[in-house]
Amino acid sequence: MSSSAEIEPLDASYLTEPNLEDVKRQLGIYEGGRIKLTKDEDSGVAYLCIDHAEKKNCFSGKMMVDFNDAVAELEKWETGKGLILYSSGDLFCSGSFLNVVKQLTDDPNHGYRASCLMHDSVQRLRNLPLVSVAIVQGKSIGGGGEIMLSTDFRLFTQNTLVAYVQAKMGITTAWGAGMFLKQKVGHSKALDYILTGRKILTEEALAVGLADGIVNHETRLDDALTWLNARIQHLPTSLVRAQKRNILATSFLEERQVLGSLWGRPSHLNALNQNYKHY
Ligand SMILES: CC[C@@H](C(=O)O)C(=O)SCCNC(=O)CCNC(=O)[C@H](O)C(C)(C)COP(=O)(O)OP(=O)(O)OC[C@H]1O[C@@H](n2cnc3c(N)ncnc32)[C@H](O)[C@@H]1OP(=O)(O)O
Repeated sequence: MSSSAEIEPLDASYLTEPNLEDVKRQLGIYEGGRIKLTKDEDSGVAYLCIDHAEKKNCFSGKMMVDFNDAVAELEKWETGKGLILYSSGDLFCSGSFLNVVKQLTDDPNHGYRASCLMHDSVQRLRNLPLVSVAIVQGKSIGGGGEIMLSTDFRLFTQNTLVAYVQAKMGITTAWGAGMFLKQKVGHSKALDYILTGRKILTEEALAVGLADGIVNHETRLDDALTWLNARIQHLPTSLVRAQKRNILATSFLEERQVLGSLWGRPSHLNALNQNYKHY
């Protein structure tokens, strides 16, 4: 029996940690929609598009696989400094493709395996040495509200509505919001959002830090690029990537290792020679 201070461990013995390549083979057969990745070498900004507008950008199994592959490709992109995650149509993402979910309810391991793959994707996206921003237009429902938390920043349109409906669906979050939402808005507000599934509109999202800015729906990609470039365009790629690595650091050791990678390098020496009077 655990002490009262510890959380009672869940009996999850029937759930087994899968091989992700096996999961990809299993989920890849469930077609529908597309994940599109383009990388602009001139600007150093990549564009990752959730494209299943006809079904409100819900994630089919194949899209989960392609999303993971796109993140893996971005991990290898050594000349990149920014990432814009966006979606086609009038709505960001409506979570899982329920037509697929309904085919996978006979074994809890199916949900567990899909969650393993999406956890791998959102954690690795968060850890990319790129400054990432999600454009959240229209509605972001269930898993959509989770994917948008994997980027560093979020830009909403005026009419954005986020709702964590997982509890209403008889489950919990499964694509990272249990941790990411708590980190973003705090324990109490995250629990309130998840228990109630209530609408979070743009004004509230800005107030609680779930949104970092506003874009116009029609010009959302240009607006997002302008917003992102205001933060990365003035710095060399190596310095942008170092700042992201540093903010991800979980120890002072990591911070001084990143510092050491820049100390005495051209950007450092050039700045010292400017004898700046900053403000
Ligand atoms: C991480 C947990 C994860 C899980 O594992 O399940 C979850 O995401 S839980 C949440 C799952 N998602 C939902 O429950 C969303 C259900 N859909 C809606 O609430 C609404 O469709 C909407 C997203 C609010 C949009 O409403 P609206 O703009 O009115 O569009 P329609 O309802 O007419 O939808 C158009 C079209 O798209 C289909 N659709 C929408 N979402 C999904 C989805 N998640 N899965 C499958 N299909 C979806 C909808 O059925 C319509 O199809 P047609 O009737 O064939 O045109």
